[in-house]
Amino acid sequence: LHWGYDEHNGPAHWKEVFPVANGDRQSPIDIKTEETKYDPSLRPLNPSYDPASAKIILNNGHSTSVEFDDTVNKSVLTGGPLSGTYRLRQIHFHWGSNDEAGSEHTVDGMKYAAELHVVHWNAEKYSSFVEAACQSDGLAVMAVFLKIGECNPQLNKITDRLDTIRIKGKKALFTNFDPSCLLPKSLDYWTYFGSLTVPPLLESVIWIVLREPISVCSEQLAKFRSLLSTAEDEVACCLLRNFRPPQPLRGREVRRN
Ligand SMILES: NS(=O)(=O)c1ccc(Cc2ccc([N+](=O)[O-])cc2)cc1
Ligand SMILES: [Zn+2]
Repeated sequence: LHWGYDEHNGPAHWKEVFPVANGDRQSPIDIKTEETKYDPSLRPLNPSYDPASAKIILNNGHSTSVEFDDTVNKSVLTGGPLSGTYRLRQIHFHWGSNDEAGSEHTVDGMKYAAELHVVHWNAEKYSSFVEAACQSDGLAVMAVFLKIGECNPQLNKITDRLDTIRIKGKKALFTNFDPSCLLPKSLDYWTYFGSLTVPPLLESVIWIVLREPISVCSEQLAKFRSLLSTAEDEVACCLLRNFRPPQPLRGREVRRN
């Protein structure tokens, strides 16, 4: 089975190859706002990114990502629920086949049109991203909801390049980009302990979900959907959707600042 988002290889099948799919700290989750708990010990988020860290934009067949130079502490996230410094690794998106669904996390059952993930790893404690991805405090992912509405000029920096990486495996130079331009005004957040939302679904992510969405318009989403999940030598298939539905909370607490 090569995992994907179709009927035959989608989220319902992932447990056949990755049994942790039924684990007790899986992501995403539905955030029931009334059940979140205010935690006065939570500090403000402090993203500090250097635009020179951006390197390439990539279509890996499951999403499109911008990859950053994470060999030094140039672009980092500190504060919030985090102890120590987490180094920026990549950003990527999740979307649906129509504007009514696409986010991975939901809020009181409400789905947004898409979701941005800003992925960081604990470079203070671990010596590589892959090592960190196997540790319970190894990764920190900041999630930003994309709400359907006005076109987002900052997002055009990414959507205008997607036609050059339509085929799975394609990459292109992409530098001088600070992902802070995709963050909302408020950095208020919910936080909980979870997992990668794609295989291998490792339970190593401290999730930081921003409460304020950014905007996206239908034309911009259509460009994400025109990416191919197939490589050059395969029958072309569009990556129409790539979100995992919410998973059981299993008694976890969701805190807010
Ligand atoms: N959607 S998400 O949970 O934010 C997410 C974050 C990072 C990644 C990339 C990735 C992270 C780790 C591994 N690994 O250890 O095998 C493979 C791929 C994949 C997915
Ligand atoms: Zn993701």
